[in-house]
Amino acid sequence: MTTNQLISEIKKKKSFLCIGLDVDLDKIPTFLLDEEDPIFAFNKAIIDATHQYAVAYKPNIAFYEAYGLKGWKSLEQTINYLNENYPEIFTIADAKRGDIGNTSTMYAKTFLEALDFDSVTVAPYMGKDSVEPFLNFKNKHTILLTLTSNEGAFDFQTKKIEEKELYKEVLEISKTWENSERLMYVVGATKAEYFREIRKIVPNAFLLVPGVGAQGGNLSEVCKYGLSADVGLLVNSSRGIIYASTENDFAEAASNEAKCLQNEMEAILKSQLPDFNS
Ligand SMILES: O=c1ccn([C@@H]2O[C@H](COP(=O)(O)O)[C@@H](O)[C@H]2O)c(=O)[nH]1
Repeated sequence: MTTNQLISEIKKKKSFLCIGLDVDLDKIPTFLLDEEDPIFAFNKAIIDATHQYAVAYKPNIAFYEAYGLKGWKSLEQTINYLNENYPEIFTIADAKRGDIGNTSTMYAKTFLEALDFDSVTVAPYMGKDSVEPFLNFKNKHTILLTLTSNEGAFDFQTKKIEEKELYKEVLEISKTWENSERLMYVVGATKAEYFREIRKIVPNAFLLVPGVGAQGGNLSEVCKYGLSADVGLLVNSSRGIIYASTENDFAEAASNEAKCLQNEMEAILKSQLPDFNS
């Protein structure tokens, strides 16, 4: 998917909501466990109930790998379902990969070619040659971990190297790479006070923002400085939506939760970017 297609979808739905599909078999309604593929059955019900409010879905790969081959099959079923039924929706493999070049090429092929996600999250720690293989894929996106939502982000990411914080180096250096227009960046919603600085370096890039909901991040604080002229944000909530209820009404509860966030986003767009939807 191109960035312009993503922006059109945001415009159409008045939403920049990304829903995280982090499925834990211990948390889904027990009646689904009788299904042949309970993870896919859960995801399908969540997607069907929430797609009108969301522009992106983000399965975190750990939640699939944890179930071995069955988990990988559920992941494949989920991405195929999204691509076949909701091709206008942006998909993110939250895999946090990155390795020496030839290995990164294989990771890139796994998520962007074999599974056909629109994007994949990548750790920048190993540098340019570890990220480049992901950037070779046309109309696909590489989402670099920049300033993560967890407390441990302060261990390295905000530390100064020759006067500049590491997360700023990630932004500035990656901007110079070939095909850098295919880059997006992960910035945690719990780090709202950093968005102003981040937008000075990447005014137009898309930021994937996890951490609202269960981690306590605040949507309006993120949007205060996080919005770009074309919105430029994909705000993710996983547990807050998909486990809004763990009873039989789970899909309806997820839909209500997603609708609430979409309503909030619509109001923010109206007040902060009045020209965006006109
Ligand atoms: O900095 C980061 C990077 C990734 N994540 C992932 O996003 C979701 C958040 O889930 P919630 O249930 O909404 O807290 C999850 O998959 C994380 O691994 C992140 O939280 N922070």
